[in-house]
Amino acid sequence: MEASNVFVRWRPVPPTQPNTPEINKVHSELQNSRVSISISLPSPGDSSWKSGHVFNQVFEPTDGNRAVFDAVVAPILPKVLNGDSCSFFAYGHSGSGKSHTILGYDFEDPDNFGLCLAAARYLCEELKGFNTGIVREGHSHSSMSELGIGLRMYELRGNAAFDLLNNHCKCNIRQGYDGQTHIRGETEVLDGGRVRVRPIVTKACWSFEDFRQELLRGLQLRASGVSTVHEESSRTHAVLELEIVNRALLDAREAVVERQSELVPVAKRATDVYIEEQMKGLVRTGDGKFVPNPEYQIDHRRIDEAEEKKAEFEKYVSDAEEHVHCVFRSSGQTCLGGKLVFVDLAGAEYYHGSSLSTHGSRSLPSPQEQKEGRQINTDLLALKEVIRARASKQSRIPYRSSPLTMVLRGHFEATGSRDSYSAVILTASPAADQYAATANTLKYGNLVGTSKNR
Ligand SMILES: Nc1ncnc2c1ncn2[C@@H]1O[C@H](COP(=O)(O)OP(=O)(O)OP(=O)(O)O)[C@@H](O)[C@H]1O
Repeated sequence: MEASNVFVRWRPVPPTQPNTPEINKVHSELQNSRVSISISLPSPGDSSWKSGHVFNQVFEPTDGNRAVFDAVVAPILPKVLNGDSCSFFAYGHSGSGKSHTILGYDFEDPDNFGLCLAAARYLCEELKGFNTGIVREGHSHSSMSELGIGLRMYELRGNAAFDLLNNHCKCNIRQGYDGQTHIRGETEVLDGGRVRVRPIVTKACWSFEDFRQELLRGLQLRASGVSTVHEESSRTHAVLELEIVNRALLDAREAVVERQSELVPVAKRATDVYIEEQMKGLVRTGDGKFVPNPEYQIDHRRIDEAEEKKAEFEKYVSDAEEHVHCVFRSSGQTCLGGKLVFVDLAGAEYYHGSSLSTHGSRSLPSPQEQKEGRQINTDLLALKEVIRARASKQSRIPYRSSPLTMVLRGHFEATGSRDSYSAVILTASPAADQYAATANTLKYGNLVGTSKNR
C-alpha cells in the first residue's frame, strides 16, 4: 500500500531570540523508508511525545529552501511534465515558516526561492526545450501550441475563495453536474440577457519572468488585503495552482464560458414560455382551485420551438467542451494540463477556554475568529482524511466534507491514465516556548502519515 508523504522542516530559532531555550528533538533511523521524531521540553520531567515511523525526511534548521526543493519537489516534477497532478501542502503554526517554504521571501536568488518559484523556474526551462521542438517541427500554429504556465492564486476563507490575481474578487465554490468542483468568479450581465460567470482567473505566463511578476502581483494583493498580515495570513488557506497550458487550450476554455453565457437567456426563455403557456391553460374557480381553461388551447408548438432553440444552444456548449478535449488529444504534448499545486494551509485553531497556547499575550478570539477557527479545523481534518483515504486506496474518498477538499478534488483525482501525488510539509519551530504548537503540528503530520490499514 502507498503511504502518505509527510516531510518535517525545522526552522532556525529567530536571530532576534538567540538565547531561547530549545526543544529536545531526536530523529530515529530509517525504518521502512520512514523516520520517527521524539520531542521533549528542555526541563527534565516535562512533556514529551514520540511519533510513529511516518515521516519521509526531516530537514534541519540549517537546510535552506534549495535543499527542500531538491529533495521534495524536484523529483516529482517529471510527473507534472507527464501531465500528472501533484500537490504540496505546508502546515504549521503561525511564524513556523510556511510562507518561507512555499512562497519564499527572496525572489532574486534561486537558492532562496520558495518551492513555488523554484518549481516554476524548473518547468519554464523544460518548456523552453519543448517549445523549441514545436517550432523546429514546423507546427503550422506554433503560437497556439507554445507551452507556458497558467497561474491561479486564491485564498480560501470559510466557504468562499478570493481571487488574488483578480482584485481579491470573491468567488463561489460549487459542485457541477459533472461531479467536479468549480470556483466561479464574477457574474457579468451582458447585452441580450447573457450572463457570464467567469471561472477563477488563469494568468498565462510565457516566460519565467512573466511568472515571477504575476506571483509578486498576487502576493502584494494578499498582503494589502488585510491590516495585520501575520494574523490574517495564518487564518486563510492560500492556494497556488500552476498548470501547463497553451494558447489553444486557454482559448478553447474561454469559448466554453462564452457559449454558456449565450445559453442563459435562451434557456430562460424556454422556461418562461413553458410557464406562460401552462398558466394560460388554467383558470381559477370561485373556490380558489385551478382547473383547465376550456377557452385556451396550450400552444405546444411555441413551447417546442423554445425548447429546440435551447437544445441548439446546449449543443454549442457541449461542442465547445468537446473542443477542449480535442485540444488535449491533438496537441501531441503529454505535459499539457500537467498541474502543480501549492497550499499554504492555515494553522489549526487550538485555543481551549482561557488557555492561549502558543500565542501567549494574544487576547481571546472573537466569536468571528472562533467561527473561522472551527471552519479551519474542519478543513484540516477533512484534508487529513482525504489524504489517508487515498493512501489506503479506499473506495469512497470524503471530498465533500469541506470547501478545501472540494476545491482540491480535481487535483487529487487523476483523469484517464493520469496520476496524482501529494505531500505535506510540516514546518516547526524548535523554540521551547512554541512547544505546544510544534507538538500539535507533528501530531497532525503523524495522523496524516498513519494510514488506517497499514
Ligand atoms: N527555515 C527558515 N529559515 C530561515 N528563516 C525562516 C525559516 N522559516 C521561517 N523563517 C523566517 O521566519 C519568519 C516567519 O516565517 P513565515 O512568514 O514563513 O511563517 P508562516 O508560517 O507563513 O506564518 P503565518 O502563518 O503567520 O503567515 C519570516 O521572516 C521567515 O523568513
